[in-house]
Amino acid sequence: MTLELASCTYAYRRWSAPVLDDFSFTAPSGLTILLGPNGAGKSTLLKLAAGVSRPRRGTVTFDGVASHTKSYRRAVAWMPQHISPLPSLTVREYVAYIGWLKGMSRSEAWEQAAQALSRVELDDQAGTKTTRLSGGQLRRVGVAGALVHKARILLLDEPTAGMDPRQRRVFRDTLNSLTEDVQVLMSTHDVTDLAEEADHVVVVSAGRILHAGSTEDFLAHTPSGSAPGRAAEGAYSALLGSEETGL
Ligand SMILES: Nc1ncnc2c1ncn2[C@@H]1O[C@H](COP(=O)(O)OP(=O)(O)OP(=O)(O)O)[C@@H](O)[C@H]1O
Repeated sequence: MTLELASCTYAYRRWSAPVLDDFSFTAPSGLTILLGPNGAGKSTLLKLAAGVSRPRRGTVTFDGVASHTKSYRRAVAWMPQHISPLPSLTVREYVAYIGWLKGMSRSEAWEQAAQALSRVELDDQAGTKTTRLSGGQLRRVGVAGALVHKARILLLDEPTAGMDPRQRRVFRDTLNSLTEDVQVLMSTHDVTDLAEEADHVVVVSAGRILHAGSTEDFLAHTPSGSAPGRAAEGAYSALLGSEETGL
């Protein structure tokens, strides 16, 4: 089960400098945390991996299947950084709509939407219009949208941003409850409480991979004398050197 970006070049505008240039990346198994300062290219990487943006050059594949195909879309879930509420849709309709877009039948999408909402503790808001939700609730709708169609890889762009501490815990429990064959690649600025739970850590800076390896490898960069509980933060800062850490 391999999601692979091979020699991808991507720019937002025709004449602007590429954000990712000849960029190659293979998503590791398990849970991978994507770190990097603001503007490093994390969201761009996730959008290419999700197939919502197409590289100017290079290929994006999942087990050899190209990213513009229906089976790729079904296998790969994406939670964008910015979730836009849809005024006419309730929370359950919104999540079911994502399932339907991913190729589920209407009835299956409707059924699975209820289950996905219960996993993010939003069952009681199922009938609420998405425009009436708080920022943190909307993030949870985004997570439910990524869970609804039982994808084989979840690409989550800052899923915990704006979530309260209880909901961060629920989110971590949700990740832990995923079956072993589901891969997760998620960007975050929340280094401290997530790096220890990840199998792999990838650090991106200025469109380049600065570090990719096991969490253990990542934490080996922790400077001696780091305060207890700040090991991940220390490792991240050490890897970025004097650059802006974006923490
Ligand atoms: N829609 C856009 N149009 C033009 N440039 C963009 C657009 N989105 C991102 N960029 C640029 O692409 C680069 C990478 O942005 P990206 O959003 O991938 O970074 P990021 O690592 O996800 O940052 P953050 O941590 O702030 O979310 C930045 O220089 C940014 O200004």
